[in-house]
Amino acid sequence: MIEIKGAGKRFGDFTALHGLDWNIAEGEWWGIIGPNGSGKSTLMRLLSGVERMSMGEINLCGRSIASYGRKELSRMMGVLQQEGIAPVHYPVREVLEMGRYPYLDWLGHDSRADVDSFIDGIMDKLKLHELAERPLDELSGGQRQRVALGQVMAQEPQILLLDEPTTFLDIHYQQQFMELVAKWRKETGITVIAVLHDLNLAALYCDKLLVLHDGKAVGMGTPGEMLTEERIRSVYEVEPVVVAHPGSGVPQVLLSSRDQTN
Ligand SMILES: Nc1ncnc2c1ncn2[C@@H]1O[C@H](COP(=O)(O)OP(=O)(O)OP(=O)(O)O)[C@@H](O)[C@H]1O
Repeated sequence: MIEIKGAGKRFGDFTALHGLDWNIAEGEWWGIIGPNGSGKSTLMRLLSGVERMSMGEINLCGRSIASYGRKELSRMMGVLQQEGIAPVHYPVREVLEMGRYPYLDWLGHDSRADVDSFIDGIMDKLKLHELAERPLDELSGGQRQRVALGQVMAQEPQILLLDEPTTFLDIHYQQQFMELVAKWRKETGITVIAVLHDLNLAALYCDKLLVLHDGKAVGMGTPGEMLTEERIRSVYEVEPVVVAHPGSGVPQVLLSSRDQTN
């Protein structure tokens, strides 16, 4: 579905992302992990087409990303940032309807005849009905992130890019957000690529992880293959303990305080 061949990015003399080769199959959920400044957001900006590559190419469904028009790319790909959407003074339902922009013709008609019931269905799934008339700028960060997910669902993309989507959420909303994405993927087969700082969430939800360090890919594989103590120690410069989750067996990363390790 996405084929990345030698794609990289330079800013002047500095290489933020060295030529990366990476293939993403339809329906996979990939996590991108790595320390601050390792090139994760740069890679996401290349994937979403907002930043031009300095080298290499990215193909979506067999075609260069550069050949997609803006609306066509928005029908193919939805992007959700860390802070969701700007806290504008629009009611929640209208914010969801804005996600339909790539499907409007020049007269503003939606290509879906059933758009109202389609938006209702998303409001149901995300339990947004009680917030429908509330303006976005009066909602909490967690509620706003749910609305942002609703807007990107209304967009009906085939690929979902998430850039640190849970950073500002408490553990309740973190889990709720990841479960909603997991359910959406199960229902539609959408391909998901998520930058995640939380290695334990990444292990719980992603099929595969790409590990970046200093702008280079230093590993690609399942969470079990990637989240080893040795790799985490060398990439993050911490002393981790990796244990198997008692329920699912996926790796979970523990840190120790200095006092405990002495
Ligand atoms: N527009 C730019 N001009 C110059 N350097 C940049 C620019 N954007 C990013 N960089 C540099 O590229 C490197 C990678 O940045 P990037 O934002 O991709 O890292 P990241 O892994 O997403 O970091 P974080 O986890 O802190 O968000 C950093 O050293 C950053 O300073």
